[in-house]
Amino acid sequence: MRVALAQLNIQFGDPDANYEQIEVAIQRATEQTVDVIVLPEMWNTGYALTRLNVLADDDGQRTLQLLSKLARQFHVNIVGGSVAVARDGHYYNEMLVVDRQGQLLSRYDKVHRFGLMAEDRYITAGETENVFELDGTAAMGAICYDIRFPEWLRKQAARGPQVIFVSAEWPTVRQMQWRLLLQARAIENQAFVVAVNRVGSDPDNQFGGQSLVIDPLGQIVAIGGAHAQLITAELDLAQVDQVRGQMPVFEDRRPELY
Ligand SMILES: O=C(O)CCC(=O)C(=O)O
Repeated sequence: MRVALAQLNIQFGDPDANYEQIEVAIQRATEQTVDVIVLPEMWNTGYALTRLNVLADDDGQRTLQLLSKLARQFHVNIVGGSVAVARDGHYYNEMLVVDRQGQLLSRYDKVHRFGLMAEDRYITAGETENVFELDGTAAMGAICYDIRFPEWLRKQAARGPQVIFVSAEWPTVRQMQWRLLLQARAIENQAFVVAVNRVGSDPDNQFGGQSLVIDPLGQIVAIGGAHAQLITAELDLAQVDQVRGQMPVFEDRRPELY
């Protein structure tokens, strides 16, 4: 599985500019042969949470239309990061995943709201898991702060995903934690982690990029810099079975005790 991580600078509170840059980034990514393109968190609005009433995507329709069109056109799977979505009078931080035919595979509302960035005041938390199949490979997705909750990722990883996709707006001040948490999630779940962070800044935070591809042993396969760029990597999925075969941690779990 060849993945492309679109590490971008998101324009604060400017959906039109962001939809345009996402389209360009996806087109550029497809100039190489890639199977999956992964986008960062809240890429349509950034954390302009106080203006979601005018900025959020109505039921995710604009996002879905764009991602489906591009997925079909370039015959590529897209893990659509997340966007601010308005639905039934609520706002969600939502990941949309589409396959090569442009079909919606999964819609996931971020479960853990990040209080330090006021999500608990503006965003409604999701309640459902995010496990899907890309070209026959089981995968799952998480959004930013979710990676601090290993039990949430583990619960889903126990259903078989070999790749964990993460979309984030992770501030530079906690960059080391970003890397260590993701390496731990890869090691404990014996899965590839493909994690995209944004770059640039908004009125409150700086974002340091360093998007990561990590193998099931926790080794870094690819890492981004602190500038906007496309990062590509090849995942050797056979490694997942190998690692799980050598050390069967999923079989050795004692869920009856915890
Ligand atoms: O957990 C963190 O340190 C960052 C989380 C975050 O920025 C987010 O969930 O948007």
